[in-house]
Amino acid sequence: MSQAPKYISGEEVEKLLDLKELLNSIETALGNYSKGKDGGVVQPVRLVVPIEKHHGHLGVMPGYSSSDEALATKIVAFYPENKDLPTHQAWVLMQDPTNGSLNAIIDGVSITSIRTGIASAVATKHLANPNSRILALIGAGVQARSHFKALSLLQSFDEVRIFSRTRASAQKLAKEIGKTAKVCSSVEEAVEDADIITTVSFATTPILKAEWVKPGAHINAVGACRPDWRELESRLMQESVVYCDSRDACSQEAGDIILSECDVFAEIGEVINGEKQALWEKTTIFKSVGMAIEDVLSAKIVYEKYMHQLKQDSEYPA
Ligand SMILES: NC(=O)C1=CN([C@@H]2O[C@H](COP(=O)(O)OP(=O)(O)OC[C@H]3O[C@@H](n4cnc5c(N)ncnc54)[C@H](OP(=O)(O)O)[C@@H]3O)[C@@H](O)[C@H]2O)C=CC1
Ligand SMILES: O=C([O-])C1=[NH+]CCC1
Repeated sequence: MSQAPKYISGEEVEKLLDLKELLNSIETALGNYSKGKDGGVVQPVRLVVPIEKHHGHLGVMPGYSSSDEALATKIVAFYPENKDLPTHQAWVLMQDPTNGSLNAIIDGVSITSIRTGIASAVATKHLANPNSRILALIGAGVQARSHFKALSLLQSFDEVRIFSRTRASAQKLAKEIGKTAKVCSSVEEAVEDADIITTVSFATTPILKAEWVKPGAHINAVGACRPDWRELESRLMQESVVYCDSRDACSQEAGDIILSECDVFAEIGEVINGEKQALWEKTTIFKSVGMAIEDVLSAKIVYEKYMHQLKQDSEYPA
């Protein structure tokens, strides 16, 4: 008899996901993805339904990893104009790959936030100068927070510069980060001399210019996930070494790549697999649009820990 699916909340996800474990797991999955058929990852480019009337988008992201025996689908809606609700709404449906039954519905807002920062941390680990001291965050929302946490797994920063559209959002984040944080009045001020730049905004036209970026800096370009949206100007894309999460997805969704017509040097998975070089002495860009396999692996860790805890609670009731 099939069991009713569990519901796992965002609070539980935050408690159960160990960031270091997730970093290792996502690094392996990105490598497997770039091996093609041999890697055992099946992940089509997501289906996106524009909800034009309400300025939103709905994405459906299925993925399967045969080596992890993990199957899940994320449903994610992004509504940049949401004010009282997070701009992303999401759920991950976790299925049993052996028979297709539904095991759990997991909060996808927390998974999206955490796994995206961790994917950028994987890229940063390979592509940034190991002596990086100054981090610039452009945007001060959910992803700015998760990226600060994830990148802090790799190193501590002497200075964290923050710019956002609304100064109050940058100030709020700066308060949370503490004494290393500095609120900036422009993108240019935030990125001057920065070693690592992370763009996590909802900009739809370029906000980061090549002339402001220190040669040798590493950029995680995380926003602009539609073919006509951009955060980085064309010259910056063309003059840097560009890596991406998925060539297939970026060639359909990443305006920064499509509209600049820049070359993509490698998928980050190819670097992980040792097939392409990590040219960290040059200015590097990691362009991500988000991959289902990152959600699948996160959901698997959460689900297994959740079930382990349930079993323990039933065997040793308080
Ligand atoms: N690559 C990936 O895997 C993923 C990418 N994303 C993308 O990351 C981006 C950030 O997402 P998230 O943090 O959840 O969103 P939030 O809505 O939580 O935060 C967005 C932040 O960007 C700021 N912002 C908006 N427009 C501009 C602009 N033109 N210039 C500077 N700052 C701006 C907002 O400003 P303020 O509040 O100050 O007004 C806010 O601080 C989005 O583009 C999203 O689609 C999200 C998930 C996965
Ligand atoms: O991967 C993801 O979940 C998303 N990428 C951009 C918006 C949501």
